[in-house]
Amino acid sequence: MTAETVIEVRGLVNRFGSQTVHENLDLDVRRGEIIGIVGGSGTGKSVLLRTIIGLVRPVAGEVRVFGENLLSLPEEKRSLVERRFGVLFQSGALFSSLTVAENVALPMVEHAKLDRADATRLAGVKLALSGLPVDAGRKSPSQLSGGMIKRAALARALALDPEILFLDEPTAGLDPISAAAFDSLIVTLRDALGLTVFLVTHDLDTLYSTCDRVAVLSQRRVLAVGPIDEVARTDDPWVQAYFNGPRGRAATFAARQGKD
Ligand SMILES: Nc1ncnc2c1ncn2[C@@H]1O[C@H](COP(=O)(O)OP(=O)(O)OP(=O)(O)O)[C@@H](O)[C@H]1O
Repeated sequence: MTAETVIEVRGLVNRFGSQTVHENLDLDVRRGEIIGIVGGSGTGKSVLLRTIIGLVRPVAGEVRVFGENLLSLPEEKRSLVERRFGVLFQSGALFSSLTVAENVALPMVEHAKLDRADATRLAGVKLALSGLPVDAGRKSPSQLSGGMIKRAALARALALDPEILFLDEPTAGLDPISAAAFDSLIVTLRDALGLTVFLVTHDLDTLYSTCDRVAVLSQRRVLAVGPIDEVARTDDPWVQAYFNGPRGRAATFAARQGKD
């Protein structure tokens, strides 16, 4: 039995001026998987994420999330689909004028129309789910460490109980121990909440420790997609340098040690 496809990208074309970022890109994401999106700098990983969530209108092609083309839906229907996914942007993007708990509560007040007291109580649950201590909610984002900000941003992405979680470079800027802790949190949350996770990353350790499948962006399309060991065998110079260079070998070794 094949798993349900929750994201379907077909013949995607994205251009900025004379620069073609994507040309006939196809990708399917299955319910419940953690899929890692990798590729050299500027290959369009973030643009792909932004196109899937409806922030970039492609030149051609089609993107369906839960079977719906977001850009062709009327506002109300689109918002209903948007509530079914959460996004953690690269910067974390918390409002500095709000406490951490208020940041997490905001989508619940704005989209789910909860009153502030209920939303703040629920925000505490989401913060705990994301592994933050109780008192973190009362702090301002500027009082948190980089790792804690990522967790707070994750709590906000989980605010509306999403089915899909989009993560753009979630471990960038974290020390290796915090990054590994964040990776295992993602897997735990996927298992506990049945999430589908679309993960853009450069971090080989993250790929090996979290992803069911990996999609490589190269030459303006998805060059290879599949389990990491299969993809790592693709006959392509970038893939070989990335997966089988010194860092790739170290990550493979670490992943094997972890499984023993
Ligand atoms: N709004 C925009 N206007 C013009 N060009 C853009 C825009 N957004 C992205 N680009 C260009 O599209 C290309 C792909 O960008 P993108 O951020 O998706 O790359 P990436 O693969 O995520 O890179 P990195 O790994 O460095 O984060 C880049 O050359 C970028 O400059």
